[in-house]
Amino acid sequence: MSVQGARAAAYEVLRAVSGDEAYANLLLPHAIARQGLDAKDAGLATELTYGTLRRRGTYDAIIAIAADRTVDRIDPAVLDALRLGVHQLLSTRVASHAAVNESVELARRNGGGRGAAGFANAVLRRVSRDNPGHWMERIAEGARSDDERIGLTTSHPVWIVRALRRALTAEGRADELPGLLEADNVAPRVAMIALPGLAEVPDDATPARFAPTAFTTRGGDPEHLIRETGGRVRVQDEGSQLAALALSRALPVREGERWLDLCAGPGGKTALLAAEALAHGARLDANEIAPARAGLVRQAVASVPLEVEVSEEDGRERAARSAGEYDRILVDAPCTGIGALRRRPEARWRKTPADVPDLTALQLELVLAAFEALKPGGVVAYVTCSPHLAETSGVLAEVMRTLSDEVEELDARAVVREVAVDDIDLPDQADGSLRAQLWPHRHGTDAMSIALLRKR
Ligand SMILES: C[S@@+](CC[C@H](N)C(=O)[O-])C[C@H]1O[C@@H](n2cnc3c(N)ncnc32)[C@H](O)[C@@H]1O
Repeated sequence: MSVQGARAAAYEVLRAVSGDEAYANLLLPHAIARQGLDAKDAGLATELTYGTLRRRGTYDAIIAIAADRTVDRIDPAVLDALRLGVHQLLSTRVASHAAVNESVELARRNGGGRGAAGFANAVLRRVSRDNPGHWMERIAEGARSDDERIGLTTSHPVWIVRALRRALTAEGRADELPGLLEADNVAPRVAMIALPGLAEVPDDATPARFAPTAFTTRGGDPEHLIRETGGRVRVQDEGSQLAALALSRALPVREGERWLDLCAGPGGKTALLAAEALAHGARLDANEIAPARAGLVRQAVASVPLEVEVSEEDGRERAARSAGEYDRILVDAPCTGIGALRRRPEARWRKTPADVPDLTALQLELVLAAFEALKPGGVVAYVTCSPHLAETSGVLAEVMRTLSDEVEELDARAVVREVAVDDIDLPDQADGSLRAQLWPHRHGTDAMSIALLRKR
């Protein structure tokens, strides 16, 4: 076992994430390959990387106390070495001396020689003197408000704590906030999909709780299963599966229906919609503004024997040139992504509240454009992997106001209950909307919001 190799891979990814805005999930496999890690060490490298990124807010507060300075006054390369060290000291069973020595070495090599090494050594030794519970008390004591305390101890930016609380409160479930914040910090089990009509849930798999297409494997290598089935078995969050099925199963499908996936990249939901379209004699088009992601959509649908044309346009323009043509359109809109923090470890540090107005403006325009592309009686599914009320109920309220009596909101909660194989707890929304809101802590899915809008 090469703990050193795993640490080196994790450190490389941490540096790229904080220095170059890289995505950990895209970079980590390359870092693991470069270090030549076996499966066990690759698992350790993943835990070190994801764990450090998720808990970064908490670790930074601890480092600031131990270093007696704010983290923005620490060299970024040294800071990443410290974060990795603190993660090992407080959240893993790695021996303290090894965690300290290795991180000191990383700081020395990458952050400016002996001075950096001495500093890192002093900070990590201070951290190692206290246990995790005590450190939590110390950072909690330093918080200036209740929300800051919650944010620091659960490693969430305060604006996300507040947005999540508001979204839970809208369902009368504010008391679930601690469970949600905890669930955000736990690596989810890898959820898989067997594309309906094209693949079966393997006999030795554990069926998921709600989506009839979803399952988890009992260990083993999902890549092997994906390859063996030619991509008809894929990795996909169960909430995403429910969102796509809510559209394809909202109403009975008539032969020859035309469907469009307007913001399709990387194509997980497109593949499921393609399988559903194939099974019911519908046709499917897809669109994705980013060419590289459009390429991923083409790969995703390659396993489904259905011709899917993938365009690379701004969704607003793509929809505008197809007025009145489609029966069902998925608008899985770009969003803050604060409902998928379990799976995207760096996401919580990337977006800020300042991003919300631009996103909601784009979401509204995409939904309205999609609505124009519907035939009368057609349905738009407006989906976000964010429960932020501005992105969910706020956009919906604006859509309903703008479209007025042209639009009817279908009961998305009833549709999801119908699709689900087991009882699913979907409380009413305070604003009276019929959207379904999924949650990591309650459903084991990303926090997807699903609304269904029908053109009268
Ligand atoms: C939430 S993701 C979609 C995920 C996808 N449905 C899936 O299940 O794999 C949103 C996508 O919208 C794309 N996007 C952003 N702005 C867009 C626009 N103006 N028109 C179309 N697509 C856009 C992004 O590049 C991103 O791939």
